Amino acid sequence: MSEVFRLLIINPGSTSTKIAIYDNEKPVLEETLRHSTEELSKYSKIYDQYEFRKNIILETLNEKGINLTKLSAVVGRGGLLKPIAGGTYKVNERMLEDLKVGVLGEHASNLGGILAHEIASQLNIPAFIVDPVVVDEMEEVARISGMPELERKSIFHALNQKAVARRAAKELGKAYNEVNLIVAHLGGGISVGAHKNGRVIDVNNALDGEGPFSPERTGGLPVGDLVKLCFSGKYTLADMKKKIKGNGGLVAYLGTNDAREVVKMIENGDKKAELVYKAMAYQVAKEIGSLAAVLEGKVDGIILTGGIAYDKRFTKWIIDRVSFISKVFVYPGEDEMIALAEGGLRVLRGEEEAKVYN
Ligand SMILES: Nc1ncnc2c1ncn2[C@@H]1O[C@H](COP(=O)(O)OP(=O)(O)OP(=O)(O)O)[C@@H](O)[C@H]1O
Ligand SMILES: CCCC(=O)O
Repeated sequence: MSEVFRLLIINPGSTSTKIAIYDNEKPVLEETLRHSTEELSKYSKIYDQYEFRKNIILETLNEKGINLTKLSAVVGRGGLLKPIAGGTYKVNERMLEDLKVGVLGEHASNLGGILAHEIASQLNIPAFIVDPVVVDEMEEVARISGMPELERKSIFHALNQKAVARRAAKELGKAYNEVNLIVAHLGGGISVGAHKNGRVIDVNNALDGEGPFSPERTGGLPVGDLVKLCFSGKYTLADMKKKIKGNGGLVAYLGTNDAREVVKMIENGDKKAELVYKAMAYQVAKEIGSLAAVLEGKVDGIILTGGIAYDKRFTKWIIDRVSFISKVFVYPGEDEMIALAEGGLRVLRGEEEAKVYN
């Protein structure tokens, strides 16, 4: 019989920490620990939340009767590190430093590696992160923005995009590195990536004003008008950043980041809500079309995933525009917890070597 590895998975999000215990690929515990705005607003930096989240995780595991000494490894969602290739990375000192200072910025997933390390080091077992948001496999040509000072960056939902891409490849009867896919993650942020033979060769920076607008982010903007707004004297740098990320997209037009609320508005006859929501689908379809050109038309499948992919009306608007390109797979929600477990297992089983962050 093959060995059973028991893994603790930690996925910190902006309003929750998802934890799970896996025995190999089988989940034996899954919990979403929600954190209220009040609880989190006490901390000025993401790193300051570390002790608070660690205690809740350990208390929950204790309440559920989980014996930590039986764990083989702890796997966390990785954060805004320096750009790296996809895969599983062993948490090391350099990574911890970069996660603590937020070398590329603040993101809840910065806590993933830190929490995994803290718990694993007490138990003398390894800590890993898998496919962090900074996975960078972009081709050189995709990095050129048009302004030499501003290089395009790869920041996206790498973990879920790669997980669902592997799932679609399996459905197509092929390995991930044998197919070309376009993946659109439709969450609070939206990222659309071109996966060519297992590498994401182009993708919009989902955190910082590229690609389609999303429930709370603007995506790409008319740049001349944006510059005028920045110098209008009406806004500070912090105001403008918040307008782009947090208060952009559906929030700016309709006052909510919850697509389900928008669906209700539309059902109540709100024409503006319908136009804005349709525009978001239109922009996603347009991004998919541009990545079909990146893949020179050789597209084995298009995948729609993330929370908004639960909404059939929204996915239909996209499918109507892109189904001429390739078959469309709809995988609502996200596969992040199992993707983290699988990344850890590949290393523990010796199928893949853990990569080193430096
Ligand atoms: N059944 C549904 N119909 C329409 N929208 C939905 C449905 N379920 C969730 N959503 C929407 O999905 C969005 C959140 O998606 P998701 O949970 O993937 O995002 P997140 O994890 O908060 O952020 P991100 O995916 O960017 O990391 C919200 O706008 C939510 O309203
Ligand atoms: C860009 C990666 C994840 C997010 O939307 O916050």
